Amino acid sequence: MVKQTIQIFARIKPTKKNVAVYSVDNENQTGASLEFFVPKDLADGFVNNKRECYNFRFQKVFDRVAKQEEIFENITKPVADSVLAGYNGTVFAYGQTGSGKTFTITGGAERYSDRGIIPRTLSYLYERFSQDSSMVYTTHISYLEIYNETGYDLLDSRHEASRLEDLPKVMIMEDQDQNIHLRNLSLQQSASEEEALNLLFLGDTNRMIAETPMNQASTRSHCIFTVHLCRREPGSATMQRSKLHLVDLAGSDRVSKTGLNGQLLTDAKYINLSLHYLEQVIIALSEKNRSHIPYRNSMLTSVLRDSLGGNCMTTMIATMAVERRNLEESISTCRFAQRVAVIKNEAILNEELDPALLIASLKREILSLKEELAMVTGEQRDDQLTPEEIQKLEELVKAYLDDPDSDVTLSLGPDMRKIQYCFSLLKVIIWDKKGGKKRCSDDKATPAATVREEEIQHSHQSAGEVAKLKEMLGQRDSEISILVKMLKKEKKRAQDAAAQLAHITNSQSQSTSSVSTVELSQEGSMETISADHRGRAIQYMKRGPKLSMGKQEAFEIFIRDHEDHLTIEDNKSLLKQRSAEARELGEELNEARNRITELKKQLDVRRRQRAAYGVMENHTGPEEEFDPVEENLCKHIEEEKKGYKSIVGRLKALRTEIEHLQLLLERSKVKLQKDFHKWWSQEASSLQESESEAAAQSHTGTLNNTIQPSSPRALGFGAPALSSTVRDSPAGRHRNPDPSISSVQELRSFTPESKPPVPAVPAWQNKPVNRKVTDFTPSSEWKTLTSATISSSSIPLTGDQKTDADILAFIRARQNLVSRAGKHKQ
Ligand SMILES: Nc1ncnc2c1ncn2[C@@H]1O[C@H](COP(=O)(O)OP(=O)(O)OP(=O)(O)O)[C@@H](O)[C@H]1O
Repeated sequence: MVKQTIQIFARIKPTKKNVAVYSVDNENQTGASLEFFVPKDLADGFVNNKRECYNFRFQKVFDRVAKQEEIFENITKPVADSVLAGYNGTVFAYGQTGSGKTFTITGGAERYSDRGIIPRTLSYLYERFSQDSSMVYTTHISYLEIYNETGYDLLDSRHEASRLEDLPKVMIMEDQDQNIHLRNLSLQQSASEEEALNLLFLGDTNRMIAETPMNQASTRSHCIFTVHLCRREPGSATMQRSKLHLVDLAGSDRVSKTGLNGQLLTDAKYINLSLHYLEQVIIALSEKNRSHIPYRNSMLTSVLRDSLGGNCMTTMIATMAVERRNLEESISTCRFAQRVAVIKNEAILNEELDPALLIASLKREILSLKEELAMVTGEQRDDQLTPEEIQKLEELVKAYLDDPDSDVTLSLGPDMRKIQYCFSLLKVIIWDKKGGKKRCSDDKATPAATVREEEIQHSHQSAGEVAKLKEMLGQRDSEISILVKMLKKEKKRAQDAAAQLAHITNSQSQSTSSVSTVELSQEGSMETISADHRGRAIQYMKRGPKLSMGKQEAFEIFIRDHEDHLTIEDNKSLLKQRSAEARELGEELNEARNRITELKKQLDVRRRQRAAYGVMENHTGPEEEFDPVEENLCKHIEEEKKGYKSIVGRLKALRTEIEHLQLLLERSKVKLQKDFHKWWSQEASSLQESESEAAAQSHTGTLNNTIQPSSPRALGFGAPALSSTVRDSPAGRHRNPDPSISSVQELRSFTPESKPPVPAVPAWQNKPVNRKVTDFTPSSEWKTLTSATISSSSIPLTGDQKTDADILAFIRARQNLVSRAGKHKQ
């Protein structure tokens, strides 16, 4: 048993602006400290006691520059090691919304180096499995999401539902020993790192698909990714079972501060309620002599029961954003962490006996005891030997007779039936050797003799059957060759037809200049993604309605303007680059293999020559003499082998990176499609509104000059300059994680043709953006421009049902307008 308090670590999210005053000391022997300074004049309300300095102790504090690798090495690796040793482990991230919990646990969706704790842990675990051949490991994965006190299985194969609420609900069951069981939560076996990663991406994609603007579940739900590990020695009935929970909790922000209403408020209350119950459990655990711990109050605490004050090695990562406005929340996160640090867990080795193996070994023991008993009591067993047993006995007798060693024994165990059978078999063999006379005269044939006779008959029959089968085989061969020829012909016809079709499609797409998801999916190695689990994301892409011409063109505009566009392009080119590197390495590997084979051949020839020389010259032991050529060849082979191994290692790492990049691209595709549909419907409603306004203007004869620049960026689908603002909104969670990257992208994406930067409105507000022309300092030219563009845009101003072409024309007109407004402003 290992007694240990919950380990607490702090991680500070990179921030550039308005950083609060804080200091980190990791040099202290007894642990690290994090200190916040709150100047008195800034204490507007929450610092009533006028304290200026808040000091908190952690195992280690990871400041803004800390990399994902460092987090994994320091925090998760020790937990993963104890899970490998058979103990349960939990790593959970706690902190306010946007403080980097998901980034820490799952990782950034953009870059390979941003992989979070889950993918890195999976990599590590599977690497360790492959290094330890003395054990057999079996791994299962589950992925649970708790939203508004209800559990959902993110790996559920029926995950066709578009809303989280439509998914099957996970139920908590408790057995007599108060162990928690989760009904409806699937455990998916994963034999390799790749399979496990696919499950992670499947869960994340399902989570993303189930989100709606009103249901940004990712921010307001708790997610528990669990690796269930079983480890045993081959053949042993004892096995160790352990679990590793990797938990991304919902944002811990206070309701009063978030200023939410409606559904969001309900969600916030639930989150706060479950986090409140979590806190209650933690307080109860930290109090001595407290007999009742209120685990059952919420689903989260029920599921994490073992991790909190139970049989588990638990680690908490307190994530913080240190902008001045987040100071209060950061201090509250630290306070929570200090309470957690007091909790003691008692992790025990989870060893159990495999019932199936145990039953099998007990059965064997019973049989052997029965045989022993029969031997001792002289009782005859009345059951007959099975054909398998007879065959085995015959083999044993044959081996016994063939062995030239006179001391060899025939060990048959205490079974009298076997002993008798072997004696009769030996008798038959001796008679056979003597000429078989006696055997023929014997009426009562022994069991062995009967068997042999049957065998002879059987072999005659078999010869006939073999001849028949050979004949059939010949027939089938000729049938197969005819079918293969037909198949080749069909294949060729199909290829010709496909080529013709491609030709027609190409010429069509050139005339319409349509760019669609097809282009994305045709790109390079995107096609190579084949895993079943990713099928769902692909299904989602296909499920969407077929795009009309207008909509496809709009999609082109949308992709071009989307904030992820550059990242996707970067990842695509990186993928190409890595694939090319992998191909090169593959070639190098082949060359190295050929060189090794060649060297081995040379070595073989050399050894033969030396052996031959030894015989000719009558040398007694040529192999014992030192041969520099042979020595040199051996050295060479060793070097080549080393090189070969290192190429294999590099290839393996490249493969992981390539798979990760493919999954990132797959996810981006899903996100693009989803964002596009949202944007498109907002454009449609925008068009509706502007028509009503235009109608009103033409009625009153005035020009209001209202524009709605709801480009993808403006609607929160990509506003690089303002991504950090958007970040704080629930919809902002999938944006570019790094402010510095965002500004670089901004620079790159702003060409003279680009639209002027407009303030981003978070998509979750779900409203079109209304900006007056006055925001752009209007002039008479501007007014002419506006009216001209709108009137010349040939948008039908009546009718409720807008066609795709209408909406596209509207988008184009507005883009034109905004772009000219930008130039005018310059
Ligand atoms: N250490 C970091 N380095 C770079 N970017 C980060 C880091 N931490 C967080 N981010 C970025 O900050 C944004 C918010 O982070 P994240 O979504 O992980 O927050 P969260 O705490 O999980 O929020 P929520 O409570 O809404 O789930 C993301 O775009 C993420 O990429």
